[in-house]
Amino acid sequence: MASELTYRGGSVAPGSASNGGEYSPKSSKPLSWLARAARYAAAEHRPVFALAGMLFAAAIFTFSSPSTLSPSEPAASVGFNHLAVSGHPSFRESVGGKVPLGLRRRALRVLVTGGAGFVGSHLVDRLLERGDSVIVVDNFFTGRKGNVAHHLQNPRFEVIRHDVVEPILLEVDQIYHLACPASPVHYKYNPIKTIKTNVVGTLNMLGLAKRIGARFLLTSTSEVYGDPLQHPQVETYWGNVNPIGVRSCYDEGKRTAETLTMDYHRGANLEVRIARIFNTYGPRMCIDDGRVVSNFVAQALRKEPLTVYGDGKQTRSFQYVSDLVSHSITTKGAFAQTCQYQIPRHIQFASYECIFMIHQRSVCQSFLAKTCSYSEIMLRDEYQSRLCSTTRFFWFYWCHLFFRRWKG
Ligand SMILES: O=c1ccn([C@@H]2O[C@H](COP(=O)(O)OP(=O)(O)O[C@H]3OC[C@@H](O)[C@H](O)[C@H]3O)[C@@H](O)[C@H]2O)c(=O)[nH]1
Repeated sequence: MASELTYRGGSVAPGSASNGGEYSPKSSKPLSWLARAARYAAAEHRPVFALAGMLFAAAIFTFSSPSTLSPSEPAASVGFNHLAVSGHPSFRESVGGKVPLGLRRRALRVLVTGGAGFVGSHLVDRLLERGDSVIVVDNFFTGRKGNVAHHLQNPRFEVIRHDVVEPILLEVDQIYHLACPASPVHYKYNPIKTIKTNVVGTLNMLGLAKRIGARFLLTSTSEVYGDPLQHPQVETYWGNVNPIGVRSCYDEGKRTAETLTMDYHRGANLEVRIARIFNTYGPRMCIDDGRVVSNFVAQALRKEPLTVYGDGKQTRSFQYVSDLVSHSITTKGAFAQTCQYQIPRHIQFASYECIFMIHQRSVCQSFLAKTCSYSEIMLRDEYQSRLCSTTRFFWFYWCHLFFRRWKG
């Protein structure tokens, strides 16, 4: 009896059917169970049902994942100045590269320098929204705690008061390096500190990225083109920059930061991105930011005349902050900036008045009634940003013509 219970069918058992003895449920052929399993699986259209089930599950996972895009792919270049440079192939996997069908994207640990600032805080919102963990490093020169206060209870969020001019050691997968005052008023306030932040700060962050094998993104500026002789500027244009002017601490600082970034890419095989951000506006921009949009809105609120510097012939490409950040990380996993061709550069001086008019159209009733705060204006302005670029173009252009005619 004991021998019957322990018999596993490998060898010929005493008294088995093949041996001419009693019937045994175990087959005497070693792999006969495989044939039986195959017959069972093939019967009654089972493979078709199994395949359909797999496809259904894969579809559900794919569409329910917040982002299945590869952060290592270059950003969609929708007419913007974004230099995407792939690094060593091994980095691609290490920072959450291609996502197999049906699997959720691995949550990343991301360092955002300048993350309490105007653009940085919007980027932090989006990174947390997509499930990443974020560490903000900010010296709060132009950044404000209030910009990230709504995340303080989030366990995936941390903020460190630190100046990037001093080295720091953190373990992350990606570094978004935004730390630097961006408004001309702020960066001219202490030019030596500005260039130091751009050069030494970027060097420190690149060193960190190299040490921990993180992907690095430098937020550069349209100012690297200086007073451009080419409109619109393509990425390959080298610019026309004054090395000794009052804006050089920023222009040349960012140019050096770009050089360092590319040298780390070529010399240390670091995976890097460079985004040349144009004139961006939107919620959380300080009212005393000093840039033209906030200045005009502030003056409009105070019912003061708008101050136009110089001859007013300057042109700029304006970009709404959520457009910048959406394209930056949700399209193809890197910063993108789309303004340059969306709002054409050839709209001259009148565009300033047009900006005012756009605000006037949407919010001026509240301005006049004094019921509208500056942040409300910017929030309502979000509505404007949803207008498609073509509409915006015609709207700007119409304003331009209107003003020309009105002024005689
Ligand atoms: O009150 C104002 C402010 C500015 N301006 C003019 O408006 C134009 C735009 O000036 P802004 O101060 O908004 O800033 P800029 O476009 O020169 O640079 C800005 O955009 C690009 C970013 O990368 C830079 O970081 C940012 O400083 C300039 O020609 C300036 O002279 C006014 O006419 N009136």
